[in-house]
Amino acid sequence: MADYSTSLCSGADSPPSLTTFPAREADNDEVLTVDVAGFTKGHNFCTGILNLKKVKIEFTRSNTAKTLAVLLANPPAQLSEGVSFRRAPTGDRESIISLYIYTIYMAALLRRGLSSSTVSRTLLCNGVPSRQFSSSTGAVKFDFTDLTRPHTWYPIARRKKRNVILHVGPTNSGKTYHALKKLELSSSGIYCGPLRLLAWEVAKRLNKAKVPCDLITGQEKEVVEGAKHKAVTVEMADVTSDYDCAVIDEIQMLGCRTRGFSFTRALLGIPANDLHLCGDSAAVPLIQEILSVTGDNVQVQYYERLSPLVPLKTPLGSFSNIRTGDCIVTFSRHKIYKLKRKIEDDGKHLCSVVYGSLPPETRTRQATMFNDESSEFDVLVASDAIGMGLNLNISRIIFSEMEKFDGFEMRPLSVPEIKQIAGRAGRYGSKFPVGEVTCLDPKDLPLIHSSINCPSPILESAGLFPTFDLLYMYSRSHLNIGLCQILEQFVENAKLSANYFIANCEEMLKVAAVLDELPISLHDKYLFCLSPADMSDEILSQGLTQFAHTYAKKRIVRLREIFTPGTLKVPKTQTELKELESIHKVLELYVWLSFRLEDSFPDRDLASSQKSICGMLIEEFLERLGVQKPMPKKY
Ligand SMILES: Nc1ncnc2c1ncn2[C@@H]1O[C@H](COP(=O)(O)OP(=O)(O)OP(=O)(O)O)[C@@H](O)[C@H]1O
Repeated sequence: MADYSTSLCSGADSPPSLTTFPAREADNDEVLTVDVAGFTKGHNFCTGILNLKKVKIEFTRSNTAKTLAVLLANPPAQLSEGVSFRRAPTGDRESIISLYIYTIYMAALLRRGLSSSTVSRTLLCNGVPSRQFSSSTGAVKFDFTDLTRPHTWYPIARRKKRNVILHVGPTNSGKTYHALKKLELSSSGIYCGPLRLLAWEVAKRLNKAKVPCDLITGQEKEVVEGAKHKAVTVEMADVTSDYDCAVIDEIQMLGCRTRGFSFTRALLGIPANDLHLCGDSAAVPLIQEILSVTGDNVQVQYYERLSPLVPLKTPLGSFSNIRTGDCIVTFSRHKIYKLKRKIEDDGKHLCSVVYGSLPPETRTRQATMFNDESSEFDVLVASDAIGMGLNLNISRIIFSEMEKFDGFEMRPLSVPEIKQIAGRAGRYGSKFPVGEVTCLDPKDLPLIHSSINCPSPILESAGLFPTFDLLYMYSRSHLNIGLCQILEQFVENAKLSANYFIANCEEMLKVAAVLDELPISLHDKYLFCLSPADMSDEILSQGLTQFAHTYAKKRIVRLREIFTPGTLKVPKTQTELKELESIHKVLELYVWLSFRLEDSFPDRDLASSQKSICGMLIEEFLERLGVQKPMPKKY
């Protein structure tokens, strides 16, 4: 059975980061002259002068024979995490990436205390940096799989003594409200949330409060003139700019198997004076432990729920007991539509639906219809996609089942999941200030009661994942293996401290297996692997494969080659609906790629407009589904 629940990964949009080397600041300004001729096979660099914080590295003796118009359409002036170029280097993409990596690598060596001449000698000897280096003080090993000190990857944040304020408590306790107030009052700031819906909501809220705020997610970039604030999805968290204030929402997600590493990166890397973390108290000991080595000042503020949440003593009983404001929770799209039909068959209610694979805009509109008292859609049937990001006026949550397929296996809901979903009932200041929770099956009642009354289990560890530069350096010393094998070996050999686990990369491996067949650079493969592609969705997997093949062959991917605009129709069956949802995801993937490989995916506007049409057609299907039967008067 497929999982159509939130899948916390939906909408994941990681940018490739180029820096992860353990760093120690150089004591003095140093100038290092390096001969880079022969550094990367077949590529030469033009002379470039690089600024590495206090360390300057000067590249000389370049053979400019083939050098190179512009390598990246928009070469970043700021490399990331403290490394910047005085002027943008030029060359082809592979060269420039190599140069970046090389530069960071050298900065890392210098910061680790190797003298510049040692580094220089090493490079002249080897051309390509190898795993082991010797210095006058003895052998120095550089193990790229050593991830034991991730706090040192973010020198800009480490230069600050941040005030970290943990806002913790149950759902609906005002944690985010208080953190956002601080953000609103700050001179510059960033909000990082797990979902696009949350980033949208915060951007809207700040702009409305006359605090200009950009919106940046994997799939969109809305820049507001004069903005010093940003609302972003956590994968887009900026760890290179100073902020007065930053907020990371749902921080307990740093324990998520697949996306936790992006929360860890934001936690360790955002250089803000004040860093507000909102989430479950289960994350407090781990965060305190992780931040014990950063020099930050950490305080914890505990919150109580603003409105009561009452687990009921009896199950729902008959479906005729469904009433306005109810939300039935189930975990597959098939069951969602079955329950919707069953409730609507009684003729008393119409149901909005919310589940993870609906386009986010559609989810928002379904939620709005449900909240709107004048609408006839007064009951919600939803997956755990309601757990975050949507404002919902739910009076009672009714669990129809207590286990879900999580992409890997069928498993019981965890205590935090039950609490997160149940906590959606009874919103402070809403029409239903007291929330109730129950279920369909009487045998599930004890689990609901015990979960709501017990604290979430303490989080043991946070996610980490090697960024491109580490994988790249690893690949230089393991030639002739593809990204798939690099990932597998890296994950197997990674060294971690007890506070961290290595992220699950099953999905990435599936993508890498497709890409390893193709003549594209490691960097581009890595990029494709980070895209929001769910390879278990057949249409999406085909879309990704086709994009990658065309990109490898022609370097330019026109949307019309795989998709004919004007052919989208309102679905008539659930199978057609599912197909349309998948097409929406393919179009989202195109947009995602267009933000990263702009020249090669030039049809972003077309993809965006087709995406909106998909959303409208899906909504039309949902509306038609709801009005198939004449409605008796509401009561
Ligand atoms: N002091 C307050 N004044 C007015 N409204 C408030 C206040 N505190 C919270 N709220 C409102 O109560 C609702 C719940 O608050 P909030 O979203 O901050 O809770 P939370 O603890 O972050 O919940 P969750 O974990 O579910 O995100 C929001 O609609 C928020 O605007």
